[in-house]
Amino acid sequence: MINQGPVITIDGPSGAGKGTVSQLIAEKLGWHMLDSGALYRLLALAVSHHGMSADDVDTLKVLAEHLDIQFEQSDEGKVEIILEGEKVTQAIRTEEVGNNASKLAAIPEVREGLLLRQRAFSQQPGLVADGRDMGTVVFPSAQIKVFLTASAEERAQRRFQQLQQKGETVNLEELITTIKERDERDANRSIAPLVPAAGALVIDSTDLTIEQVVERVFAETVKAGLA
Ligand SMILES: Nc1ncnc2c1ncn2[C@@H]1O[C@H](COP(=O)(O)OP(=O)(O)OP(=O)(O)O)[C@@H](O)[C@H]1O
Ligand SMILES: Nc1ccn([C@@H]2O[C@H](COP(=O)(O)O)[C@@H](O)[C@H]2O)c(=O)n1
Repeated sequence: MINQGPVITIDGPSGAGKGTVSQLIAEKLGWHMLDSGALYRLLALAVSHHGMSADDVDTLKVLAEHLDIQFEQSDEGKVEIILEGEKVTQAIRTEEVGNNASKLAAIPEVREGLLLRQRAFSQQPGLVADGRDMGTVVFPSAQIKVFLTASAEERAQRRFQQLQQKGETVNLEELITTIKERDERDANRSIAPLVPAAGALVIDSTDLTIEQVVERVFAETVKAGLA
């Protein structure tokens, strides 16, 4: 069997800092990274581009399995995301696409369709995977599992600042409401609900800086002999 290398999973609710921390840990270790939420967002965007119905679950599964997605390294060292030939790096980051992704993510056929694509990211020298079910479903044998969380108010505040910096007009109260709705949907769906994996290191980042969270996760990789 091919040795695909070690995996660190970082799961948690929206805005907890999973993507930021995963990227920093992957850079420190020189490992690959999987932003699994981006796959759900890309599917949501494709569904809307094609005017598809979310009720047609068999077609959704086929689309999830075969969706034309590329992650390209730009000259500035950033990752550009290409969907069916179109650059959508920014377009998939809106709250609307996130909410649509969360609705599609509750459909079992969609999750089945994306499962093997996510596992294919596991390659040498290692993978840092972030999402909701990385440690519970996609990489149950991961060497290190982290569940990163923060209060809904703190996560909404972080998202508020992030969107403001991009020049978007946002309302903090609305953000708190949508974040709570998304948490509720992600945690209570019947398939792959958002829960800490057994044995996961739970980190509440409400009062921690990004650097403090990275330090804690990195300490685990040292303890596990991976760094
Ligand atoms: N500990 C922290 N303290 C302050 N700001 C943070 C912290 N962690 C992350 N952030 C900021 O919060 C915002 C959201 O972080 P990030 O996108 O990494 O979250 P996420 O969990 O990946 O969200 P999503 O699941 O919606 O993609 C970013 O602007 C990031 O810089
Ligand atoms: N492993 C995952 C990753 C994401 N989702 C769903 O997609 C939505 C968008 O994800 P972001 O991390 O980019 O915000 C999210 O709300 C989840 O519903 C998932 O189910 N499983």
